[in-house]
Amino acid sequence: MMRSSRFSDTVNVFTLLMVICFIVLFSSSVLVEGKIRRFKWEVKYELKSPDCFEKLVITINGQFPGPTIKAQQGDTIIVELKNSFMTENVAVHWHGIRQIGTPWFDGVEGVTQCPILPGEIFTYQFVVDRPGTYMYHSHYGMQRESGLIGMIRVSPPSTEPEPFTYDYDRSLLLTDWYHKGMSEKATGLASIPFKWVGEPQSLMIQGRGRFNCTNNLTTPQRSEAEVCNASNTYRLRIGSLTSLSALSFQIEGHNLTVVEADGHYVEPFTVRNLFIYSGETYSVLLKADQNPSRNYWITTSIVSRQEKTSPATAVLNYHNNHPRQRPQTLASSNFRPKWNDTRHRLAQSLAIKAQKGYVQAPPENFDKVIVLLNTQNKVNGYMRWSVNNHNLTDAFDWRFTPPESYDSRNYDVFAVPSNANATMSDGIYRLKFNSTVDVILQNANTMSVNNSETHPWHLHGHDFWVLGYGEGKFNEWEDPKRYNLVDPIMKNTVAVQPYGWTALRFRADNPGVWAFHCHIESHFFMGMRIVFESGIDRVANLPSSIMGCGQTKR
Ligand SMILES: O=C1O[C@H]([C@@H](O)CO)C(O)=C1O
Repeated sequence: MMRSSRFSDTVNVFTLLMVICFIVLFSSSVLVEGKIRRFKWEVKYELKSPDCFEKLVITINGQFPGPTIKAQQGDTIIVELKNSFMTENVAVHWHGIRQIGTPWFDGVEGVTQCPILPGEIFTYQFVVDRPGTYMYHSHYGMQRESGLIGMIRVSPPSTEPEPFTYDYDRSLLLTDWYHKGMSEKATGLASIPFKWVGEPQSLMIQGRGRFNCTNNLTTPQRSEAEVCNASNTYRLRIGSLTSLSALSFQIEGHNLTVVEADGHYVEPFTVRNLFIYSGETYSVLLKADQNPSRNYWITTSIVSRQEKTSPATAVLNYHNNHPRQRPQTLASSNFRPKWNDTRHRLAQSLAIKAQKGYVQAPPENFDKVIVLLNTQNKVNGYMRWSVNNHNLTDAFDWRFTPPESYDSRNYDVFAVPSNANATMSDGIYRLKFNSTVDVILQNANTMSVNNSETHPWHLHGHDFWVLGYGEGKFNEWEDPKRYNLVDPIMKNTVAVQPYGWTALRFRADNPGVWAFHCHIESHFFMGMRIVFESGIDRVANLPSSIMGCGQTKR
């Protein structure tokens, strides 16, 4: 009896172990549905001349821009990142990836992680849960503009075709480029007297630009040629990670059909030029349907600020022509809209509608409205940008809760602020988990008379519906009647136009702390940012790697 009962105990324990193993294996295969894609990145500075002017450029494994991450929906991306800078910290944000279940890998230094110190290795791990075009970039100080940038391309499962077809898939990352390093620019912004960064020296397409360096001994770079075959259709995934500039992208003699914005399919619509703000991505279809015996200019030009920088140029090279064959026309004669034609830009934003059957409609009701007034101000004499008169600083001893709305009756959005002094705060807005929140971005006059600027706002961890845009001061009674609640597009970045307002709605359904900020590097640095917190009680088991830096980690 004893023997047999011991035997059956052993069998039972064995069976139990097998069951546990099966459950563990099964549940891990449920958790990790897609492939695991591992990357080892070494991030460092190298002397490079991407527009013919030599300066320190950030490379990933020697590449600038960094490698494109290609994955399929449901895949797990693991990036083991080594900081090989000699003196600088780093943190990398996966722009447009919602980080569901991994809010600690959102990569915002000071919000979701301690920075990665020189010599350290940090491993990011997250799931790309939706198809679309996304980007990655540094989120440490103003480091993004030194070149730590790249694109992420997520394809849908093979059983779920996209609502459009194309023969080839290409990525084009657009940037602007400064010759001064980030420390010099950041120091100027944080000084009295204030020293503005000014306009960029060049614009770049895929990390190549042109600058008139006749006095420079380095060899001028040629712009990249995009090769195409006549009568084929190309999907161009266009992303902008400019530091400052809003851009217009155009290809001589060709129309572009917009089909995707920030990872969401849109009802196809055709444009002559695509307006794109920093932090946005679009997919456009390009049909190579023009005379194939010549090449065509691809250009980007500055809009919304006075155009002081020459357009970036690349060449659309029809197959069989030499890629170096310049189009007979002048690049500068390629169509480009007037820099201050705000109406034209707004018209494109209004033309974007969600693709039927692909994008969820917004909830009809909301739980809360937060009106965020964007102003340029001063704090203790320093020039800053504020939200509801509060300025987010990295000094974590500030614990003032910012107000959820500004006093709209007494604020003149068309005038220089009458009281320019802003307060510092930690910028945290606490949202009830799963509540529906409307955010109104209200633009205003800067510290200069008759001047208001464009600000592209980017939300981490969520997508929002863009409900509407308007000119002047938002009217809380009248303007919501004009919201598009039928087919608004979902995005993660949206612009608020000079003297205008933009209304968006999102559901606070992703537990964590999420940055919401102007995607202009210097405005972010000058405090134009807040943080939304919701459901942090649901965030468990923080990985120790995000806590503490250097010695404090141990
Ligand atoms: O933050 C900024 O400062 C300058 C200007 O307002 C003051 O020099 C500018 O154009 C900004 O966007």
